[in-house]
Amino acid sequence: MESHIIPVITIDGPSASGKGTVAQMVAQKLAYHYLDSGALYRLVALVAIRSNTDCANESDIADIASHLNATFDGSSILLNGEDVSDAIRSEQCSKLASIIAGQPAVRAALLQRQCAFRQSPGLVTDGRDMGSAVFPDASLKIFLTASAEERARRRYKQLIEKGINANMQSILQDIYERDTRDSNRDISPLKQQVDTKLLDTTFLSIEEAVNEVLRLHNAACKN
Ligand SMILES: Nc1ncnc2c1ncn2[C@@H]1O[C@H](COP(=O)(O)OP(=O)(O)O)[C@@H](O)[C@H]1O
Ligand SMILES: Nc1ccn([C@H]2C[C@H](O)[C@@H](COP(=O)(O)OP(=O)(O)O)O2)c(=O)n1
Repeated sequence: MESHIIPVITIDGPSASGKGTVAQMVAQKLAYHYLDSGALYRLVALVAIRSNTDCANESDIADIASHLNATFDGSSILLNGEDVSDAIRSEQCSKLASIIAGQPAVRAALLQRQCAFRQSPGLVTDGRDMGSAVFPDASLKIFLTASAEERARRRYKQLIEKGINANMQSILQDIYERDTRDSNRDISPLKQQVDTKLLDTTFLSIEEAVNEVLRLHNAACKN
């Protein structure tokens, strides 16, 4: 199948809105591939931290992005063969990922890698600019959100369940800071586009959110 006719469902939105959870479940239901684009920015951040690279040096960070040796293996994310699925979720990585994501050379270096996930029979992807920049011809574009307080509660519960120490106040602070940084940068800011359907999950269960995406997908397929 030619790449541009392979269906893509994009799920963009702010931190801890449930993008990854919903996108993975929708992908599973449809037997589509899944791309966690945020993980790529997090991997670049992790390599920068480990190699003591100055995050203000855009060309060095872009170089890391171009040479990432990353593999997505089910729910595990491998960097040079090492499972870094939890390491990339640290507060330090989250913050740095959001900072380096504002660098145009870094976004350019990750673009082709993301496009390559568009494989038959289809792709579900989540991030900030999936519908606006990476897959502008997607068959369905969703803007998934929830109130900042609900997102902080979800992130807190998620971290505690993983046995990671967490503080509600600092999570809420991080969410406000990243929302502001991700939405106000010059390149590919997080923003609901006119061709995107808003899905506010503040009062929805995961199952209800997944079913709504599937309903919208079925409706889009009929058009
Ligand atoms: N609609 C929902 N209701 C309750 N919890 C949710 C909902 N959607 C996601 N979650 C939970 O919130 C946490 C953050 O979700 P995640 O998918 O990691 O968000 P994101 O990818 O947007 O950062 C997860 O523990 C997930 O199970
Ligand atoms: N398509 C994307 C995905 C993530 N980013 C940046 C902005 C985010 O703050 C970081 C981390 O993204 P990620 O989706 O993993 O973060 P959350 O799970 O939503 O907390 O990367 C981006 O700029 N563009």
